[in-house]
Amino acid sequence: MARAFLVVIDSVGIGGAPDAGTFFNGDVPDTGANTLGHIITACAAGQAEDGRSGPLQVPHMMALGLGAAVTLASGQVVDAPAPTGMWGAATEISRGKDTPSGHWELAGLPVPWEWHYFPDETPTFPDDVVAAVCKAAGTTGILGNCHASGTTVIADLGAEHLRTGWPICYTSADSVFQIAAHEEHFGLERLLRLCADVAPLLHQMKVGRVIARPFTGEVGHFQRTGNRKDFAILPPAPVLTNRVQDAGRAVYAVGKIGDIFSMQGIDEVRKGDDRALMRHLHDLVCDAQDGSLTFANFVEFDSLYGHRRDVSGYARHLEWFDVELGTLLGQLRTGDMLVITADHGNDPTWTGTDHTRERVPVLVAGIGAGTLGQIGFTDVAALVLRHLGVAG
Ligand SMILES: O=P(O)(O)O[C@H]1O[C@H](CO)[C@@H](O)[C@H]1O
Ligand SMILES: [Mn+2]
Ligand SMILES: [Mn+2]
Repeated sequence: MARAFLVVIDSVGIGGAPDAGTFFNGDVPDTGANTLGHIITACAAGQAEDGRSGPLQVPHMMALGLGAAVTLASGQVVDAPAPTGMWGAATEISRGKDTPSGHWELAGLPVPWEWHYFPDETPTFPDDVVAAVCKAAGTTGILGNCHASGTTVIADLGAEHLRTGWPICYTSADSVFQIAAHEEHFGLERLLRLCADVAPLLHQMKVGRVIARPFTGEVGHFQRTGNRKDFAILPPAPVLTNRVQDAGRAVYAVGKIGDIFSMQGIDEVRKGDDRALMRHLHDLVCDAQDGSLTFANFVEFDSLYGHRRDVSGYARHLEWFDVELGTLLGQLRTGDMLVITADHGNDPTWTGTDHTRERVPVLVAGIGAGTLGQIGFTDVAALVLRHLGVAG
């Protein structure tokens, strides 16, 4: 029985989004941003030599049609062999260039609302949100109340947090409300309960996620722990995972897919860093049930290299992924389909530190060679459902 593996390489855009001019990094529109195209150019020019060298080597993705997809999406000519997979370039219609928007739309559900973003001013949160946090936390105030990087904000405010017991609340360019607190002094369970308590109010405002950001350690040496927990708004309609599960099939989530879909339609979650996730994916290619869907997200392209505008690091991660992909492709069974796609761009050569609005590649192994052409994100869900023989 057919199985499907849907793999999102987070932020690996290929340029050319028709509405890129309406998305910004600071004051600069995203017009012309091209995550993969610009990495290819930088590598060929010898400008991505940290821990790697020379032209970008991703032969397995190129064989599936990645070069052709870049050209189709953005016009950038890429030297690549004739594709042996199905390939295309997908355009997003949701009005956010964020992870939930991209994944929901890939799963068949364009986001039907505008997310709420907090203004980049201090204080950034409205009084009713602050009051709700204080009430739920049992404190007389909050710290932060600003846009911040999570590691910086705990270094700056962690000592005051220990002294006052007040939670540190901050946001970013994403539609998020994040609460950092010390695992021992404030209490991990208390932080998780606080996030769960205030999440309904934030979700009502169309803030996509409330995120618990626990940390530990002494003043000057604070460290975030692995106990981060996302309280995400529920998808407002059934998505790919629901449809597959409702058809009696197993649905495996690898990485942050469980958080992104608030566990809707998901049977089993496997987590870890990208290397651990790749081991999970290898295991699932070997063991996933007949008729199942495995939905994976590899986040480190985005979190470690895109936001940090680290071109060499991004290229290294692409090259690592491509080597692993070669092994995965060799392990696929007859009847398996493996799709590689992305959720938005995060061009490491671009200004700022935020995502970039781009088209994304859709590369498919296991169903022959040819072009899908210019498609929409929701066509990815349709492709998977069709392969599994599940009604959309
Ligand atoms: O700086 P930290 O806390 O890692 O926050 C990052 O993590 C958030 C959620 O992934 C993003 O919105 C970004 O702000
Ligand atoms: Mn993402
Ligand atoms: Mn990101």
